[in-house]
Amino acid sequence: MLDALTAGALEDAAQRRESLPTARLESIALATPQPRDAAAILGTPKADSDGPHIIAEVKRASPSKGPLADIPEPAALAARYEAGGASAISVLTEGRRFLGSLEDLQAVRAAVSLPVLRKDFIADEYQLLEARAFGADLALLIVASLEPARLEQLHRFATDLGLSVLVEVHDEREIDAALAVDARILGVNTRDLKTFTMHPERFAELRERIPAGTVAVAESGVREAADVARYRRDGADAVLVGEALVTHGDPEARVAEFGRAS
Ligand SMILES: O=C(O)c1ccccc1NCC(=O)[C@H](O)[C@H](O)COP(=O)(O)O
Repeated sequence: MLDALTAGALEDAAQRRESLPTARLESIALATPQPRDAAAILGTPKADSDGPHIIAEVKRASPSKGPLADIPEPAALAARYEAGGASAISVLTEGRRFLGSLEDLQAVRAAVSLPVLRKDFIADEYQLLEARAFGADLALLIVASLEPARLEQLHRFATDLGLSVLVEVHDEREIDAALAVDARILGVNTRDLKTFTMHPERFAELRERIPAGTVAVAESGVREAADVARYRRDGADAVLVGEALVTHGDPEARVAEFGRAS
């Protein structure tokens, strides 16, 4: 699944490159305002509660669940997340299975003052330039989809562009790979990408391997505030939530509730 998603994302990026060549994209990227320091924001405890930072996701559909929510105006949803106290917004820009786009990212960027994550299957410098050009502060790199040398190159390229990087892992070996590139933000995705089953206990099992000073993010599988509280007690600095927010009638209140869970 991960290989197919990454191959599709690379094909789509290659197609976009035909109308927007790398040199032109690079000049747009470098003319974009300096990204926010997401690691500093997510690594600082919240002043108003003991709950974790919430990274609230704009997610229309997924391979595991199919369609989730229409979201005709991602900017309006992101603004409601911000009003509810989210600390960052994640925008799924993959088009084939998640029905997202770079236009969603751009619209969200214009609507909120929070750090914005480009969540996609990134395996190429061009996609990182796109992230910067369309207003992301933060980009996702998934260790399972990248050889160690490639992870290192892309992590450095992103950092040199001024982007923060959420380095996503699933197991001990991938944590070692993430630490080898000096990841400042490390996300444990508790969704098994082969079977789509959830393993929330994986966060606690892996948390002790994440050093102090590195932001620990628990990703996926939140349904209720109790799930957020569990990740928080297990040591999450931030929790990334998609489905439970986009399928809720009042995403603002839901973010506020999750942000207090401890
Ligand atoms: O969500 C999926 O089905 C999925 C399948 C394959 C690769 C990635 C996938 N999701 C991306 C994510 O990491 C989640 O959108 C994110 O962690 C939020 O998860 P959730 O709160 O469970 O919607």
